[in-house]
Amino acid sequence: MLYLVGLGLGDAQDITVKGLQAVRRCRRVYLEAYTSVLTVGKEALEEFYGKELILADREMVEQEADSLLKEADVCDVAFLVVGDPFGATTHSDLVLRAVKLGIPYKVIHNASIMNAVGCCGLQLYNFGETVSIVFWTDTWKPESFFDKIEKNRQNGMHTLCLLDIKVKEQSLENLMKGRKIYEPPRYMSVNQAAEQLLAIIQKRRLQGEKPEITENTICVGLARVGALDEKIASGTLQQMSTVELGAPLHSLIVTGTMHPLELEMLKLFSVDSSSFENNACQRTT
Ligand SMILES: C[S@@+](CC[C@H](N)C(=O)[O-])C[C@H]1O[C@@H](n2cnc3c(N)ncnc32)[C@H](O)[C@@H]1O
Repeated sequence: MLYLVGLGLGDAQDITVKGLQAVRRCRRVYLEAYTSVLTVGKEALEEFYGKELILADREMVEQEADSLLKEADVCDVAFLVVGDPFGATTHSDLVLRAVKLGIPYKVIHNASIMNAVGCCGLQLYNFGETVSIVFWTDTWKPESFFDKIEKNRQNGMHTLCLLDIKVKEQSLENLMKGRKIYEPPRYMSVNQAAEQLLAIIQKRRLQGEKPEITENTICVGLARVGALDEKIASGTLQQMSTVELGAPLHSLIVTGTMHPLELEMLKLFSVDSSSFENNACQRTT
């Protein structure tokens, strides 16, 4: 049996009872280590689960899935995913491969950032398409996420922006020697995401456009949701570029049209209550 087990969002103790029971009876337990992280590392998980974990990087999951699934038809193998196994980045490929090999599978769900963002008071029903904001480089500055946020906002919908995690091979030499040594990952902060959005707004104005999203659009920055030191801050997009949210992981929400109750909730987390004064876009239902 292949078990896909969600680990939740905070620390080792967020695994479900069902998930923990499955992990403890598995012969091999893989920890998916590239789409998300908890506030604790592999060792803390191993100690709490009482089980050794094998780190699974993107290459292993995407190109060496057969070795991961080896003998899963005669013994139990677990694949652990931070959040929910089907939250944001899905692991359907692995499931399809298992099914093709005649391996039965079970999913043990957990909280995902996709639903936990409701903690800021915005209604999950009022969200449009989720976007991923990627790190820009000197030569690569995609803007497609901005167009999706604009579209959501035109439709009155909020946008959950998931922020890039960059895992980079350390050096070409290591690569050539077949060694995989990783630099510490880079996690995009709410400040960096807001700066990229502000840069796009400026650029579009120079091109004669009038973007729907402006420096004054109300946004929410969320850090370490589900952890003991979770932090939420609401304010304008401009304020998000300097707000202090601390360690990763971060997510950003660009609001659409708000119900008075949503607005009331957001004010609980405001960096400066005057940011909300000119926000008249309210829904009534
Ligand atoms: C590709 S998604 C993976 C989602 C995960 N499978 C889940 O179900 O929650 C990873 C991104 O979600 C956001 N994220 C995940 N966990 C978070 C948390 N606890 N607090 C804030 N943002 C989080 C970050 O932007 C992060 O880069």
